[in-house]
Amino acid sequence: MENLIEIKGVTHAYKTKAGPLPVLDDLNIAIPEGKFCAVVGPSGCGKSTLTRLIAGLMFPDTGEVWLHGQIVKSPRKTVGMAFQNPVLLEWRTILQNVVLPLEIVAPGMPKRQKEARAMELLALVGLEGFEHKRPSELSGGMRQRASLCRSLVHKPEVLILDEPFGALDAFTREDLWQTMHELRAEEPFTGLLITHDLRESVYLADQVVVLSGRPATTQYVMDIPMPSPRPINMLYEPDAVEKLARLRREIEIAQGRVPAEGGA
Ligand SMILES: Nc1ncnc2c1ncn2[C@@H]1O[C@H](COP(=O)(O)OP(=O)(O)OP(=O)(O)O)[C@@H](O)[C@H]1O
Repeated sequence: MENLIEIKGVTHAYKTKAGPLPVLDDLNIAIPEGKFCAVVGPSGCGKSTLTRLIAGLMFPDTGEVWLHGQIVKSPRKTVGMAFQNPVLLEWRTILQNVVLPLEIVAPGMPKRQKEARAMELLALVGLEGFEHKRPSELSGGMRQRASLCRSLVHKPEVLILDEPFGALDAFTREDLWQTMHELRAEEPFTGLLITHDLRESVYLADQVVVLSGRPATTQYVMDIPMPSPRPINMLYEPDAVEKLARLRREIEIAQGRVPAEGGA
């Protein structure tokens, strides 16, 4: 299977007044087309930096980011992004918020067609009937659903999710996890999810990458060979529990709390 995203030997440092701050160090990640990769790692290790490099908002000092067989050299319109804070525009209705990327990527598309596409997604995530509401009239979970629709409306090659479910309560979060699988089943896309929640990573991803502490390097890669959609109960099966325990240990190693296997 062709890799849609390839991070090859990426090293990056921020220039700060106190001198260079190394953030990524010889990072390597490969995500096949149609697969979902979760990236976990200690706080501040460089996860959001990685998303900016994939979206072409920044460029690595050394190494390369490849998207669909091309090195990323400029901002990519074909990348959809969603964040912890949905940042919906209050002066626009939910429908007008969701069509926004189409106004940028496909300005010539007739308005009716843009809205039909947005409505298709809103219906999929259970927001039909709320399209004319303002963002403040919706709950946090509903706003995040609308934000997911906005990030997918222009059929991006890649969906980047930077802790999109972090601010939601546990039940709403699990509902949205299932919605993610439903969206993938309807319109397969390649995804990169940044999360601090190991259960979320195991439930949603085909591959979990654990980053080391800053400067982040690829510490551990775990495949989750389960079909999508998945029943939420899979998280309570012995295989998933074992995987979660292993990931937990890798995070502790990344945090420097326990030595790596074979270490002192
Ligand atoms: N524009 C910038 N200039 C200088 N330093 C930065 C900049 N952006 C981020 N940093 C620093 O780089 C490091 C990595 O930041 P980044 O946001 O990528 O980490 P993260 O893993 O996403 O963090 P968290 O898990 O807390 O969300 C942090 O120490 C941060 O303070």
